[in-house]
Amino acid sequence: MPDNFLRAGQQRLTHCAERTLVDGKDLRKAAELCVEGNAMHHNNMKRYMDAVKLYNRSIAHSTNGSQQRAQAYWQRSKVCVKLKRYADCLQNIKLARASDGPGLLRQKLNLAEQCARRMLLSVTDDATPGSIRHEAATLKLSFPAYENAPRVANCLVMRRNPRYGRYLETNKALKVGDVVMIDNPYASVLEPEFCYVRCDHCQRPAPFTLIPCEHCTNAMYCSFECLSSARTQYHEFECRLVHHLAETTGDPFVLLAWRAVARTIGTYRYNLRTLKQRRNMLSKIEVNPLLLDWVDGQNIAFSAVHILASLARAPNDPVEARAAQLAWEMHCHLVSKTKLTANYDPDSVPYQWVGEMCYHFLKVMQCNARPAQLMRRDEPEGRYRAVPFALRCYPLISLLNHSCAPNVKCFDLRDGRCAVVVIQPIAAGGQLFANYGYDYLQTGRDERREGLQRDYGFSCNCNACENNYPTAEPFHSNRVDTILRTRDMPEAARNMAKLLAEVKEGVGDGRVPHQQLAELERYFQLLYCEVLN
Ligand SMILES: C[S@@+](CC[C@H](N)C(=O)[O-])C[C@H]1O[C@@H](n2cnc3c(N)ncnc32)[C@H](O)[C@@H]1O
Repeated sequence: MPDNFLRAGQQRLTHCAERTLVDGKDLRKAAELCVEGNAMHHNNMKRYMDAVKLYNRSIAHSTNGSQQRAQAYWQRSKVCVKLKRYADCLQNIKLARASDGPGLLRQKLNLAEQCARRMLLSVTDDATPGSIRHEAATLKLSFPAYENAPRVANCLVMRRNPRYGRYLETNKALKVGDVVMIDNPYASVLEPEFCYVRCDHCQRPAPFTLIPCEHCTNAMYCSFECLSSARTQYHEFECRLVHHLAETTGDPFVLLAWRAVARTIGTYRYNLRTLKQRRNMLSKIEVNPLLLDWVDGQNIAFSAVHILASLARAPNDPVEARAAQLAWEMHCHLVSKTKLTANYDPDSVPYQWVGEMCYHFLKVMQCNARPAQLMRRDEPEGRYRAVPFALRCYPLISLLNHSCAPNVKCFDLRDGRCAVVVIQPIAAGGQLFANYGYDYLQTGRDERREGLQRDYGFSCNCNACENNYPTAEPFHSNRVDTILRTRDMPEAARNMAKLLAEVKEGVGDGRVPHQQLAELERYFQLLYCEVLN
């Protein structure tokens, strides 16, 4: 951290803060986006999802109670009718009415409401899109959890050694399919492509019913409940700056770090003194996140995240310099444009420390962020591929080290949590290894090692690297496709159990090679993401 970081003058502070005021509602833009949406919606195009995204952007750019907003909701309700989403249509009509002060749309809305109500009564459950999809089975840990940490199976213990730093080990033999951890993210940001499709707080897909933050054009929510939780937990500290950072850096790590800082300040309700005291009590060496009181403890997630690993780089490294500059911008915004401003005192140590905290979180996120992925089916090949929709930082999952041939896999659940599932048997006393995006099946050893050194600062010596496992083509199985097509929970679970039994037998007698284990991994991913949750 440059020495002069906290000593910059008031002039620079003002300059920084002014530059951040670039996001705001814009009724002209809202109207333009709505017209673009209409073009997509038109019978010649029928690109309904593109139309909905444009209407959502129009809603986000409009002001509360404006005619532009009423129009965009009204248009979105029409797309819902085309897609036979009558309940969503009624929701949009209600929202449009609330914004249609002069009543310009009153008649149209009344008529549309009557129609949508009639259609809703006439359709059977199975004809409503989404209704045949079974609700998520509640995924459970395969072992009793720690009493103080219900997210973690009590067979996991944290250890530490010079090679790996902290790591997770099991004291019981684990079999393929065991669920050993289900963690909640500390911070999570959507990829730009998903901002107008998913809720910015719970991150579930809700393109037909999103409502906007009233102060910025970036955040939309699936409900007033999510909007208000996001606002109090972190959004009031990041609102508007998110847009600025997205525009100027385009770096999702920065947005994630910013959200982590915002959440931390939100958690401590602006009390920087208490926050700094808490931080001073934390020691990487002494704190074991598995032994913290996650049930009744106060602000435990902050304690666990604050002590996560970060990458040491040379002070003159460009990445380091950029982090310091960004941290400074964050600092300026926080102390001059948020609720912290009222008590701002440039000589107060806790206030000076805000920038240092921003810098620290930037570095932690570089080392611990992981993408949340969904499976998308590419037509016409009908192949599934993983698409990242968010970047997240988990307090406990971040304790997992990397292997290019991992034995656990992290599955993103629809409710925003992430489950750690065993994908290769692990003997008692064995370490759990996840994959940081450098898998031996897809990437050669030199490239993997170079990438891991650059991104995470270590040289990989996992089994796949030591023995130079060959890369391999993904193995395709019709059975995976069949299971996905059924979208039937009980049947999917039965088929999954059958397949697991076969693979286990094959691993036991040596018939199943690495490639098939990898296929099982993909199978799990598809099953959990697409069918079971
Ligand atoms: C997400 S953290 C994992 C937990 C970390 N060991 C800790 O003490 O907090 C990532 C960091 O762990 C270390 N690490 C992860 N996998 C490793 C491996 N296979 N070999 C050596 N170090 C590893 C690296 O320092 C890396 O930057």
